[in-house]
Amino acid sequence: MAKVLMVKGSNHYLSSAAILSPTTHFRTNPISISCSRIRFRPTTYNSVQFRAFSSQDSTSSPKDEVAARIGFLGLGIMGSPMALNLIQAGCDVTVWNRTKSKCDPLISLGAKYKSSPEEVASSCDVTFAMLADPESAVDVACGKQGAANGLSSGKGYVDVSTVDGPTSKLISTHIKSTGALFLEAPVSGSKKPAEDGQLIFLTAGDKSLYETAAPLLDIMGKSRFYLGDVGNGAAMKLVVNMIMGSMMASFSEGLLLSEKVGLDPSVLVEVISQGAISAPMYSMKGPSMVKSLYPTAFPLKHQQKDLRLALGLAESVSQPTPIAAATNELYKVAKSRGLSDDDFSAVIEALKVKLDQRS
Ligand SMILES: NC(=O)C1=CN([C@@H]2O[C@H](COP(=O)(O)OP(=O)(O)OC[C@H]3O[C@@H](n4cnc5c(N)ncnc54)[C@H](OP(=O)(O)O)[C@@H]3O)[C@@H](O)[C@H]2O)C=CC1
Ligand SMILES: O=CCCC(=O)O
Repeated sequence: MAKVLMVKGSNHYLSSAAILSPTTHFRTNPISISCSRIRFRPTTYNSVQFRAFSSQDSTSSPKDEVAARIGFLGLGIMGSPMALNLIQAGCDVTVWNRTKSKCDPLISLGAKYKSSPEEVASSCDVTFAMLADPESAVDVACGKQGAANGLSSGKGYVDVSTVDGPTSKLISTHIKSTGALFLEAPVSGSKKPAEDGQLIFLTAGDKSLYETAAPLLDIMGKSRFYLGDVGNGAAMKLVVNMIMGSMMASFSEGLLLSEKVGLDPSVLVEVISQGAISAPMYSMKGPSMVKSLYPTAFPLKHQQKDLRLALGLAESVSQPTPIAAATNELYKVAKSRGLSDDDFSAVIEALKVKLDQRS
């Protein structure tokens, strides 16, 4: 099944997105082009050994074309649907995951499999990584049998994990020492936007890789921002998630307070949805939170990781963030109560006074 790329009416992929600001690209004006038409071919300039172009591109020469080979490392809640969208768009995708069984559904849908990040990177033009945290992102990129061992000039590595700037810079330095290009591209949007190809990419790093990878980002996402130097994408992502974590904690307090004073928290959700503080997150998570249900879209342990990293970012520039600091403590309490793998909305449980704690 070919996935429709949403691009501005142009035959050339690299100029295909609507440029609404110098750095923001949205998908608009749908035209139907499948990923199987994306090809990479060697170019003559030094910094980029390949570029993406449409088979409708009049300058393309079929004899020079090589089908783009895309690697995907890390098939958790986010990585699996992102890789699936690439496969369903007709891309030639090779996958790896620490727990091999998570590769099997994608292999059955046509993905190739390699047994290490190094092998994936060495057999692909562009390799994406969607790992849990800074430690796993570094290990998969730079460790023994890490992707860097399989990279070389002419290849690209796109890290879409949520990590801090220093980690991203470390990975970038390691990747670029191989001659390959590096792009950090953390995403805003959760499990459902990942499934629907509606993610928002916050990218920074090698601009030429950003341009080359743009058709692939457009399969997985609805918009992309290019933010300049490595670290800026990570910082933007951490600021967004710092705000999100605090919003969820405040929402949780409101739900519990409303109930304690005899109001129906479901009505609070409805009232909020109609006013100035309405947010899709409240409407989506509120009804299940009222029922004490937390089906995991964004694991609570990752939200706490992002708060911790955001606090480090704030510390690095001496910016006071007292609300985020208090919020982080609340998520730590939730983790200590065994809620790490629940959705981050389970943070509300950390605010519930247990009977045996009442005086
Ligand atoms: N879920 C969400 O809504 C969103 C998450 N993010 C970010 O995306 C990233 C992935 O999130 P998500 O998919 O939800 O997380 P998951 O916990 O579902 O997946 C984590 C992935 O990292 C792998 N991994 C963990 N530790 C290691 C390690 N030491 N070595 C190799 N691989 C490892 C896991 O492998 P294995 O399967 O073997 O455990 C798995 O593939 C995180 O950085 C998160 O903050 C960003 C936006 C939204
Ligand atoms: O990092 C997770 C973000 C989740 C979201 O944007 O909904």
